[in-house]
Parts: sequence; structure tokens; C-alpha cells
Amino acid sequence: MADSELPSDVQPPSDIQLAERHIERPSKEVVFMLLAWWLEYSPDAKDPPDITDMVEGEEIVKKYNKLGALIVTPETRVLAMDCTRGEAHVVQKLILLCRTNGWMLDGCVLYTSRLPCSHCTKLMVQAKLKKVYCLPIEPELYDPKEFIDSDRKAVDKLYRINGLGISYLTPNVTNLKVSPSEEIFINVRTPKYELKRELLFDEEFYRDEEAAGSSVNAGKWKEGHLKRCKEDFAKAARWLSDKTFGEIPKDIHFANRSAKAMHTLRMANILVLRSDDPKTGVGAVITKGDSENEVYCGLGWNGFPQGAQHSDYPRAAEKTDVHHERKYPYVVHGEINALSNGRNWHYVPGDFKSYQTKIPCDDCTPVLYEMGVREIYHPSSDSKKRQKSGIGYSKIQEYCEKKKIKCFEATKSDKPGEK
Ligand SMILES: O=c1ccn([C@H]2C[C@H](O)[C@@H](COP(=O)(O)O)O2)c(=O)[nH]1
Repeated sequence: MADSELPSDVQPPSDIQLAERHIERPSKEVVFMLLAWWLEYSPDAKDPPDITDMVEGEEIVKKYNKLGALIVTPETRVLAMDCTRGEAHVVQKLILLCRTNGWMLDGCVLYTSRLPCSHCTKLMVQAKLKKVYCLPIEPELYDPKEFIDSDRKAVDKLYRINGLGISYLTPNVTNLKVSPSEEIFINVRTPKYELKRELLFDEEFYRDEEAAGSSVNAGKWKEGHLKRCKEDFAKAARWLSDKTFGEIPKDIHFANRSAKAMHTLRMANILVLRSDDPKTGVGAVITKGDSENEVYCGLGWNGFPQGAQHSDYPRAAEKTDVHHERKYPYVVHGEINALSNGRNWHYVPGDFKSYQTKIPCDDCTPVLYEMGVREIYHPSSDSKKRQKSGIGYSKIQEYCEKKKIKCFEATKSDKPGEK
């Protein structure tokens, strides 16, 4: 709910109360899993075509689900991410993209929305990935039913022989905050959208896995585990559909590229979950290329420098006017983190886009420009709030007027949001 919508007797928390607040942040694993899930909903995502194989003299037609996937380095940086877009399976494509760029994948972790098929798994082993996390939903290969079991056995063998770890991960969203920058999505209430994803596995599955001593789901399934997993999954699906992932509202525009741009902006909104700024979370996604072939290059959120403990730096914005006693000199901005975490940079000036949950400040605008960002997508900006902030936000206007950067503002009006 926006401040202006608060009932008159309810005061928003003061700057100091905010600064003292303990922030519940989901783990990076949870955020990566949510991103993999969200990537399945990309307007670009497409189920790959069927593959026909000969098995025991008979033709079988194998059907596959699309999925979302991220490859994450041991230092927890996202090296590559995408959804299945067409013919090639996304896991294969991402691994090959990394390898052909000369990036070693030893010890990297893969987050996928579904258990990858054997075609993808053997490449994961070959690339020396360390671990795979996926949602406990229907696997990538889903038909014919009688073949699923056989492919799972092949996948399981690949995991077991090569010591590749796999866990089903149900994102736990119990304490997730609603960030101030989520207001754009809350102002325009998203129609309730039921996620059509069902937990695949039933009691029978868990029992079989245990009996087989399978490395998939290795470990004992304790009494009550399945129940908790089901509850967590239902909660996560509800959270995704209500708070962040609802159907893209028809009345928010980004000129004529609304669906894809809104999808990426919402991805930036998921990243806000990891911000440790007590007042304003900022998420940013840097991409490259035109909308047909847009590649995700870097993800970031604002926060105190790595390794910072709660009391290491001043956390308030307005408590004092003394520069070094406020949070501003210490917080690393979302876009800067996205730029510095980015890989996939074949440096082509002018080719990059930034999707961010706040307009860029006067420090970030020139950096974005000089790093090659030429388009910025952001939610509608509240100028009253900007004036209250300890940072300036006027330079972006100047860059737009000089046609150095184009800004696209998500607006609720009938008119396209280009400025
Ligand atoms: O371009 C920008 C501008 C600001 N941020 C960050 C910096 C701070 O952590 C917050 C702003 O805090 P206020 O208390 O709302 O002034 O946003 C950023 O990441 N990128």
C-alpha cells in the first residue's frame, strides 16, 4: 500500500524506526529458485519441440516442458540465465554459452524450475557442475509416461556416478517482505492468477525413492516432511501469484513492448528481496540486445558492502545531515551491483538496457551511460519522494533531453510510457 493510501491514524515508520528494523531476507538460494520459476513465465518461453527416438524397435515421441534456469558461480554470482525459447533445451544452451565464452563451470550450481532431462544432465556432469536445485514439479521430460521412469533412472545414474548433488527446493516465503518499490505492482492490483503448477510427487514417490536409495532426494524423508513441503509449495505459489507474479496488468504500459519489459522489471522486483537497505530496496537487471534476442547480463540489488553486519555502517537516511553518519556513502547501488556482477559483456556500447525498480540517481546515470546502457525501464517515479531522499535524481532528465538515454516509465495511463 502506498503511503498516501494509509488510513489517517496510521503513521508510516520513521526513518530511525526503519533503520533499527531487523530485515528478514530470503536466502540467495530462495531468490535464485524464484527467478528460475519466474523465467518460465517469460513471454519468450516456449516448450521445446518433441523429439522422436527409436526405443526397442519402436518409435517414441518424447515431449518436454519449457523451464527457467540459472547458472551460479561458487561466489554466488549469476553467470547465465534464461528460459527455454525454442528448439534447444535451456540448460544445454546455457552450459554451452558459458563454455564457448571460456567460463569454467567447476563448482557452479544450477537452479532450474524442473528436473532436467538426461540430454541436459550429461552435459551438466561434463561441465563439472556441483549441484542442482529444482522445484518439485513435473520434470522437463513429461511424456510418454512409461518413458519418464526410464529417463529418471538414467538421470539418477548420471548424478550418482559423478557425485553431482541434486535437491528439490521449495522456496520458503513465510517472512518475505513487501518492499516499498513493490508499490507499483500493488497500486495496480494484479488480478489473481492461479499458477498452474502442481507438486508432482506424492507419498508413493517418496517411498520409492527411499527404497531405491536414490541420490535424487538423498536423505531420509522424515514423517511430516512431505506435508511441510506441500504447504511451503502452496504458500510459495500463492506468494508468487499475489505479490509479484500475477498476470501482467493490461493497463500498465511500456510503449509497445509491455509484456516482455514488465516481466523483466518484475524480475528486478524479486531482487529487491535481497536488499539490506532498511528503507528503500532497489533491484536491477541489465540486458543486452533487441527484444527478440535479449540476453540477461547482470543482476543486482542495493545494499551495504559484502560481509557487512547489521551494526557495521550507519543505516538511517535522515537521522543526521553529517555525510559519513548517514547510509549513503556506504550503500552500493542496485545498478552498480548489476553492472559489476554482469558477465556476458561483449562490449558493444549502446546495446544495453537496465530494468530497475527506481529511477537512476545522479551517481548512477553517468556510469550506466558510460557502460553502454541506452534504455532504462522503471516504475513510475514519485517526485515528492525523490525530493525527500538524500541523493539527487535530476541528471537522468538531462540525459533523456540530450537523447543519450531513453527512459521508459511504466504508467497506468492509456498512453505509452516513453518519456
Ligand atoms: O540509482 C539508485 C538510487 C538509489 N539507490 C539506492 C541507494 C539507497 O540504498 C536507496 C535510496 O534510499 P532513500 O532512503 O530512499 O534515499 O536506493 C540505488 O540503488 N540506485
